[in-house]
Amino acid sequence: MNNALHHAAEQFIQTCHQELGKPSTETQARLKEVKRHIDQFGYYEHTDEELVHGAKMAWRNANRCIGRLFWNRLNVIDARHLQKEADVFQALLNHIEISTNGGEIIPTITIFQPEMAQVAPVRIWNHQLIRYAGYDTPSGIVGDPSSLAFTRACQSLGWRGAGTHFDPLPLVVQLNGQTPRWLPIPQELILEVPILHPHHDLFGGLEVKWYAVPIIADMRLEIGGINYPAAPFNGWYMGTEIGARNLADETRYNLLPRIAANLGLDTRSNASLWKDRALVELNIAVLHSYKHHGVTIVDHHTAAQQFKTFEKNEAKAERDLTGDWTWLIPPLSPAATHIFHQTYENAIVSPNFFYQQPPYH
Ligand code: HEM
Ligand SMILES: N=C(Nc1cccc(CNC[C@@H]2CCCN2)c1)c1cccs1
Repeated sequence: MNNALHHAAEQFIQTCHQELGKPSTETQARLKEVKRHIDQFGYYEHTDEELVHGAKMAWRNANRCIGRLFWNRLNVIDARHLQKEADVFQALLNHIEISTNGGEIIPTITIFQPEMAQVAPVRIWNHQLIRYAGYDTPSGIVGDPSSLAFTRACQSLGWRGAGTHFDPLPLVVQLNGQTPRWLPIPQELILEVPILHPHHDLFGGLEVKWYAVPIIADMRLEIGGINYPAAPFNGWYMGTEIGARNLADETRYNLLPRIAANLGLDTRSNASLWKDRALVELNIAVLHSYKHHGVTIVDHHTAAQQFKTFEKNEAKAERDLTGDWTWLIPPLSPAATHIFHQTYENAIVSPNFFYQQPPYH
C-alpha cells in the first residue's frame, strides 16, 4: 500500500512543482519530507499550493468535461480543517453563495478533509448541492425522476418537501460514518431562472424554471494518491444539459410532447421532426432566459470552440490531451461541432475526479 502511495505522491509532487516553476532543490526537499511522512504515518498532507494546483490539474484531466479551457481559473476553498457538522454545513452554504455571485458564476471547489483510515471523515449525500426532489405519487412522478432515491433517503431522515415539481432538496452531510444530518438551503441562497421563449409560449400554463449553479457533490477528488471524498465543485451550465437532457429526457421532465403541442407541430409522424423542432426551441428558450437574468451559461457551439482552444493550449504545453468522445459531443447537433469529427484518447490521468459508491440505497 505505502509503495503505491509513494509512487503516486512522487509523480504528483514532481509534476506539480515543475508546473509551478519551483527550483529542483525545493522539489527534492519536499519529496524527502513526503517520503518520510508516508513511512511514519501512512499518508501525507498537501501544502496549500499543492492542493490548489492539484485541484486545477484534476479539472484539466477530466476527460468528459468540455469546459476545461478555464482549468487554471478555479477558485479553491480549503476546508480540510473543518470537523464539526455546523461548520461543514456553513461551508456548503458559503460555496453556494460565493459561486453564484449574483449570477456571474465563479467556478469553485470546496475541499474537505481527506480519507485517512477507511472511513470517509465527511461524506455529502447530495448528487448536486442544489437539485429538485422527485416523488412517486399515485398520479405519476412529480419533480425530477433522477432524484427519487435521494428524495426517499431525505424523507427517511425526516425531511418533508412541498410536493411541487421544483422542490430544492436539503443538504445531507455524514461525518465519520455516523447518522447523516440534513439542513434545508435558505431559499434566498438559491438563484433560479424562469424558462421562457423569446417569441413563443412553449409550456402553456406550466411554470418551468431551473437553478443557476450546478454543484457536483458526490465525486471523489484524488491528488497524488490522497483521496478527498467530499470536494463539491461547480462551473456554469452548457445550455444543452438543461434544454436537451434535464427538461427533455422522457425519464426526466419530458417536456417535448407538451412543447410540440403548444407549437402546433404534427406529432403523428416522426418525419415531421417535431421532436427536433421542440428541442431547438427549448434550447433557445434556456439560453435566452439565463442571459436575460444575467446568469452565466454557454451554448454548445461556443463551448466546443473553447474546447478547441483548450486542445491547442495543451498541445503548446506539450501535454497529451485525453478526452471521452462519448461525453464531449453535445447531445444537440453534435456533428455541427469539431469534436464529433475527431477522436480522443480516453486515458485516465491523475489528479482526477472519480465516482464513488453512493452512501445510501
Ligand atoms: C466552467 C464551466 C464548465 C462547463 C460549461 C462544464 C461543462 C461540462 C459538461 C457539459 C459536462 C458533461 C456533463 C453531463 O453530460 O452530465 C461536464 C463534465 C464534467 N466536468 Fe465540467 N464544466 C465546467 C466546469 C467544470 C469544473 C469547474 C470542474 C471541476 C473542477 C468540472 C469537472 C467535470 C467532471 C469531473 C465531469 C465528468 C462528470 C462525470 O463523469 O459524471 N467541470 N462538464
Ligand atoms: N456544467 C456542469 N455539468 C455537469 C458536470 C459534471 C457532471 C454533471 C452531472 N452529470 C450526470 C448527469 C446525469 C446522467 C448524465 N448526466 C453535470 C458542471 C457541474 C459542476 C461543474 S461543471
